Amino acid sequence: MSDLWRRCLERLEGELSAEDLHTWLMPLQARDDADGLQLYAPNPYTLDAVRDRYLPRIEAVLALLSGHSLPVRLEVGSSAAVAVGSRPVPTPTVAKPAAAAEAAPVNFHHNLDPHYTFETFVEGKSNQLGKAAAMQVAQNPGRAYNPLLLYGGTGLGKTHLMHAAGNLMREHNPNFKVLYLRSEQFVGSMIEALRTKSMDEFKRRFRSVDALLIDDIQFFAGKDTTQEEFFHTFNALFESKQQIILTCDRYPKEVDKLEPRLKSRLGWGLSVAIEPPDFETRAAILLAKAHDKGVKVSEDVAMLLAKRIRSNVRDLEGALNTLAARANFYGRPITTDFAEETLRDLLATHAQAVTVPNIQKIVAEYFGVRLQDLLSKRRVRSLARPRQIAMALSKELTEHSLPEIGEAFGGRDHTTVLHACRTIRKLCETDTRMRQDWEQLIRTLTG
Ligand SMILES: Nc1ncnc2c1ncn2[C@@H]1O[C@H](COP(=O)(O)OP(=O)(O)OP(=O)(O)O)[C@@H](O)[C@H]1O
Repeated sequence: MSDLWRRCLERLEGELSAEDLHTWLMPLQARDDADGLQLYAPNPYTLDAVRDRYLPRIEAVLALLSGHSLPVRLEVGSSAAVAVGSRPVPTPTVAKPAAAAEAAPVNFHHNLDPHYTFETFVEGKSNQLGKAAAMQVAQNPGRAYNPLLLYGGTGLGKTHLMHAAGNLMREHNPNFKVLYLRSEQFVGSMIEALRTKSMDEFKRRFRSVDALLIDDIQFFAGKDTTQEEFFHTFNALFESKQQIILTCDRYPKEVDKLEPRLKSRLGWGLSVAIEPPDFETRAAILLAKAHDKGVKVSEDVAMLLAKRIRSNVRDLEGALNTLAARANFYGRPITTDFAEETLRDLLATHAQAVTVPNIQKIVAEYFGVRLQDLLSKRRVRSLARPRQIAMALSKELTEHSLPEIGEAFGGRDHTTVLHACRTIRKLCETDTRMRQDWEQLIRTLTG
């Protein structure tokens, strides 16, 4: 590393949070020469963030350290590529995390699901960021974001993305040692190692991989010895730039009984939320899954299922499997009538929870307002916004028409409901807080 850059980082250490430093500045590689300092970012996201948030500060510190102003150039690539005389490479290569390789068992069997790839993953607004981050990590393990943490509700594709990253790492480098485990398996292995007094072997096994993927780390909650051991494993991997990818069913800071120091480590890399897919993405996923399974499903059927099953992708896939099996058994084509008839009970269960009164009740509770106020004519902002959200949710989650929804909200005109839907949709696009509220409410209502 350039000495100047190292000193610059040391200086910034006192000014920036550890999280910011580890996420944005540590992954940069630096090279200084007579023309100034060249910084290489592992990917365009990092480059943008560094340029927008930290560049002026970096320039100021460099001026301070070198005694004169020093031009800083930023680009995506790696200083290694420059050192051997070529241009910086925008598409990163899979680096081989050094220390680990020698200690690895000779016959390493990876345990990734080959079907979970980026190609079979349907992208939508809800998972775009997660997919991009997983791809970055796969293309540049140990350097892009470490750890990468994907969090969100059940059945939304976190495991799929994790395997996809592992598969891509191995596609780039077949010798890359990727170990995938559910967190219970980590706990089980550790208990077994303690029982058989083979903790050294346990430590070696986990520390000798190039990438460690652990699913559903919320199960570590309350398991102190496991957390302790995982903490050390984490540190060892992190130090030698081996990639760590984790998933959790919620934002880890919200997991009770997870040690604060572990939570803080998890924040060093990048945490990305995987949200429930919207209607279009649900329909696209269904069509893609049907295609993969060789099942003929029309767009009408896909839209019917996508409209009615909102909980998660796993449920959607379950419905498709049931439909395919029945159609095969009866030798009938999958029409919308056939789907309605076959999945009547299942669709009814999904429809049941989401009624307008239910939406009104949940929204009132969520915003801490009284139900009768929500339905009243009062126009104060503290009531108007929750009311608009409840109306928009009613349109989104039920089959009721605008006039019917207006009627259910104290006899309002259908244009008021339409206005509410448009306002909320726009706000969701521009206001993060609003989008979080909206998605949280959908999760509560459909989960
Ligand atoms: N965007 C997507 N495109 C294609 N398939 C998807 C997508 N999202 C989810 N799936 C599929 O849905 C199923 C459930 O996904 P997955 O197991 O990855 O969920 P998860 O978020 O890890 O859930 P859990 O927390 O319960 O483990 C898988 O078969 C996966 O392939």
